[in-house]
Amino acid sequence: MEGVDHLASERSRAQFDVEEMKVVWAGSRHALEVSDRISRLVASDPAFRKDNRTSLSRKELFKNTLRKTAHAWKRITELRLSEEEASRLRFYVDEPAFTDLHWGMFIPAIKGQGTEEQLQKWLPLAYKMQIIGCYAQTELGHGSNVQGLETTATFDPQTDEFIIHSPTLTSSKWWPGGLGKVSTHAVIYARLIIDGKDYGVNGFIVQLRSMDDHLPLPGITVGDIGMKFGSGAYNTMDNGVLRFDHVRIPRDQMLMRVSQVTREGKFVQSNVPRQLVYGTMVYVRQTIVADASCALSRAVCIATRYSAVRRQFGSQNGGVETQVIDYKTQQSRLFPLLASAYAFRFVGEWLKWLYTDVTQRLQANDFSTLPEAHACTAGLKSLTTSATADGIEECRKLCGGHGYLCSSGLPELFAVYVPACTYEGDNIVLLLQVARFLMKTVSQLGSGKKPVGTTAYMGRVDQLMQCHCAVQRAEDWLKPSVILEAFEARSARMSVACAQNLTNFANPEEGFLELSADLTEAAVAHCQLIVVSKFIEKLKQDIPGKGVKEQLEILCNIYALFLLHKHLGDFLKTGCISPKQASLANDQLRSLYSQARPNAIALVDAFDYTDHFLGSVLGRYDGNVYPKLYEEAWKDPLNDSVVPDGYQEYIRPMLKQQLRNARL
Ligand SMILES: CC/C=C\C/C=C\C/C=C\C/C=C\C/C=C\C/C=C\CCC(=O)SCCNC(=O)CCNC(=O)[C@H](O)C(C)(C)COP(=O)(O)OP(=O)(O)OC[C@H]1O[C@@H](n2cnc3c(N)ncnc32)[C@H](O)[C@@H]1OP(=O)(O)O
Ligand SMILES: Cc1cc2nc3c(=O)[nH]c(=O)nc-3n(C[C@H](O)[C@H](O)[C@H](O)COP(=O)(O)OP(=O)(O)OC[C@H]3O[C@@H](n4cnc5c(N)ncnc54)[C@H](O)[C@@H]3O)c2cc1C
Repeated sequence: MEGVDHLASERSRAQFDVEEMKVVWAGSRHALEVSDRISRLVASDPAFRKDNRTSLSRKELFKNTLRKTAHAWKRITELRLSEEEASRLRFYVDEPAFTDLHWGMFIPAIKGQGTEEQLQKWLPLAYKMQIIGCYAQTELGHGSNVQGLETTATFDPQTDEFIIHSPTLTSSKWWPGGLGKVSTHAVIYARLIIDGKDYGVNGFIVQLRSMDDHLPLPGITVGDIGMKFGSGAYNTMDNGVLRFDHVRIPRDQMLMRVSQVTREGKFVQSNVPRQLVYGTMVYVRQTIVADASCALSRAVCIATRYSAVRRQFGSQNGGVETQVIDYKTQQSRLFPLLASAYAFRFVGEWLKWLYTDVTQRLQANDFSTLPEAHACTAGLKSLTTSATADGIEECRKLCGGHGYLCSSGLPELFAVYVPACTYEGDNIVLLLQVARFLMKTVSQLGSGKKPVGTTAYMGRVDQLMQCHCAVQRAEDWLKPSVILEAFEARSARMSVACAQNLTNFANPEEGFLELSADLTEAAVAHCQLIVVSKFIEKLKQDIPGKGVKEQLEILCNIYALFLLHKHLGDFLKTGCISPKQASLANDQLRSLYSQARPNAIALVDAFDYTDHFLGSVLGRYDGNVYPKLYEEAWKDPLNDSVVPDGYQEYIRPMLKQQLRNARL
């Protein structure tokens, strides 16, 4: 039934103002207006059609992406879209492309690591897309270990140039998105060598392809690294391989904000910390956290709407069957993911603030908050991407068999999303960075140095090591102070236990390696505390709209108590709560699921996603799932003919053979 809203009765049950919740989700009324307008612009433009991606060959897929990016750029310039609008447009086009790396990493790398003159020279070209750039750091042999990169940039004082060279096979740049077939330029990371001395890894701008005919410049070998996980999915991206054979670039193409090489070949370290060479990664990790809430909310929107449409069992006297969303098991799998999507949204907002703050401080030569910014971006990137990748897969299962169909949108979403657990830092490697930061914090507690920011709670370590959870009734778990104390105590106790265990090793580095699994668990506990505490902080703000704050409180409590339930071992082992209190938390969680149930559809409507963006028959706004699912099946190229291609060659002879055998 076209035009009928099959989810209307669900929507009428909502106990809050959905339009106001949309504002909270978008971040502001202005952000909602921009997002809403641009998403509809993209959805109504046939050039941005994406429902045929999974049936295209790699070459068709890639060319299709080139066409879309060119069309997107045309619309951006024709409509004179602002930077914010243009970035929303790329987001809603929803197709990984070289432009992600151009805008997301190449430009930020120049901005963060270039001098004033370098910004003036390169940024106007990049902003007008007169050059297209990528971020070439990872090599065949080294990704996580950036200090282990092998590409060299040797200064030649005779010509005032650097000679960029790939000395080994393993030094080949490997993975950079946009490198394979498109980029004209790259920021590459290479070891700086002057007079035979190695000054470590630095960034350099290198032209790769001719601006006339796009052919690689002399000394450069470049290509695509091949098909990746999932049909369609990330294969729209030309992740590339790159080798240099003594390629010369002018000296002023070394990014020189952090360190400089003079005309005489003298290495000068400026007063900014060397770690700023890693600054682009901090920036991108922060954007990836914000993106996690988008990907998770998208999967949750599909699974929630479909769970309200889908009915199985429970029919009494020929009446309707039960909506699967009414099963407690479905709620206990789905609602924590819904709550996580909101939690990641708010922690992403906060992280953006933290990043802006640290950037302003760096400009004023205040480097004091850089270690915390690194730990927070690394840890939250790890936590949110792992939870989102798992969450998308859980949403697929929540949709039963139909979730496995590409028309559900979930397989492609998963395939595109899952590398987020690896790119921009492997999630375990990043947790180990957080653990280092925590161990440092604990070791300094005795020295009188007061921990600040997200580790401020460690300053109350004596109290947190001894406190007893005050919960006596299930409702006590609704108090933010109770939740916070339990999460702070768990995190502090896990970190302190690791720090104490480390003292058993004569060599601290050896101890760190031996205890690394425990250390990552302590890091997860700390990061979960950050997410919970930022959600609680958000609720202290003035949030207008009927029932909006109440719904967010329910979601915040679901998020926290779900984590407590999932990591019960930590809470019990560290003695933060008793088994009885754990069981009360579980009772409270069940009650919270019942409170969320009537609002579930409205809570996913608040994401304000168009059907085009969702790209899912199961997640349609109108809930008209079955006719569309049926219709979609017939569009498959296999159904172009009734009798399949190959029948004469393979099926018929086999059937005939069976017939002959039967007659014998
Ligand atoms: C594509 C569209 C579809 C979907 C995309 C979805 C979402 C994306 C949305 C938006 C993003 C926009 C654009 C991007 C698009 C897509 C992303 C695609 C690709 C991603 C590209 C990449 O992957 S680029 C390569 C990334 N590589 C890594 O992350 C490497 C990881 N390794 C490291 O970071 C480091 O080597 C290390 C930290 C693990 C170890 O370094 P090192 O050996 O030097 O470290 P130490 O441990 O000895 O540390 C020394 C001290 O330095 C401190 N430190 C380390 N790192 C930093 C940092 N970044 N900032 C500040 N300080 C740092 C460390 O703490 C130590 O300090 P001490 O005080 O203890 O000495
Ligand atoms: C889709 C995609 C896009 C990418 N885009 C880019 C790009 O544009 N530019 C770019 O430069 N790079 C890019 N990369 C590369 C990416 O950044 C690296 O793959 C990533 O940083 C992980 O490094 P690795 O591959 O060396 O993993 P490895 O470090 O080899 O990881 C292998 C395993 O070893 C474990 N491990 C490694 N070190 C440790 C340790 N110290 N302790 C414990 N365990 C450890 C890891 O947890 C993992 O399980 C991309 C990668 C992908 C998948």
